[in-house]
Amino acid sequence: MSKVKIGIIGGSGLNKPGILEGGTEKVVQTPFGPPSDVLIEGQISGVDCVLLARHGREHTINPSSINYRANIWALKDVGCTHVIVSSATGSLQEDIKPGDLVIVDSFIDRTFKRENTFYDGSPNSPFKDVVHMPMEPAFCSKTRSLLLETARDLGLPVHEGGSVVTIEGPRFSSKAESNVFRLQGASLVNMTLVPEVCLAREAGLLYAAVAMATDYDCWRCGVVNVVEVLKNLRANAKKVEKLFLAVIPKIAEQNWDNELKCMKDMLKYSNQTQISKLSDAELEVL
Ligand SMILES: CSC[C@H]1O[C@H](OP(=O)(O)O)[C@H](O)[C@@H]1O
Ligand SMILES: Nc1ncnc2[nH]cnc12
Repeated sequence: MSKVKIGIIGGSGLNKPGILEGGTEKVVQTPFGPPSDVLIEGQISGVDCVLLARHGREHTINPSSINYRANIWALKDVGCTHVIVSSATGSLQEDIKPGDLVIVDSFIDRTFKRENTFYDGSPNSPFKDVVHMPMEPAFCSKTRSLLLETARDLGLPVHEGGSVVTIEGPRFSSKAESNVFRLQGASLVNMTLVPEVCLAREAGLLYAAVAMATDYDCWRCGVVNVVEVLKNLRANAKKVEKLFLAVIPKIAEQNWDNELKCMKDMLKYSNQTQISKLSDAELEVL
């Protein structure tokens, strides 16, 4: 049974190095440049964990400028098997109230200026192959189930699933955009889930996200503003913290060998450069 190590990416307002016992800072370099900040390695209930502030510890990096590739690479490089993340989101549905948590199950990508793959063939990329990864299920189902069960046990207001539209930002959506996302059936809107979730898949990491609704996007509330978002986050951040503290020992009790093997296989079956070289007979037995 593989030992787990859990990466935690703290989003807006949810970046508390204090949740780790014996936290030590580690500077990591990656082939894609530096991650958003130092990694903080430590333990939660005896389980190895690594904390990374998505926007930097002083919140100085905007969503488009986050080096998502470096962040995910760094967590993989220090041996993480799992990544659990928090994200502040606008609600697109009446029944998802500010303060509620959603264990996200899919996404709609409305970003347009981000590096979204390790396999880009660029001179500094260690990967030259062309890879087309599946994104269903986009998030690790078993980790999601544990998050959901734990949130319910803790009595937190939680929704079992929902899809997030990730916009490029840094501006919020217009009312027309917000209404289009609702017509598309999306539950939430944020600025950071993509390409983080996609890169985690390429890196073979078991990734799950807890979205915290901080506002009803402008379709309902008229104007979204950062003051309201942050007030809400401060009032509700404890919920995500409690959830992460409680779920981590549960994750560590499970055997993840199957899930980790599935991730490796998924990469193997997605590498068109390598698959193209196979004969018909080899392809048949793949
Ligand atoms: C302060 S609202 C905009 C900001 O909040 C979210 O950040 P994160 O996902 O890191 O919690 C959202 O995606 C935007 O980046
Ligand atoms: N309404 C909203 N739109 C985009 N990102 C957000 N993060 C928090 N609220 C948001």
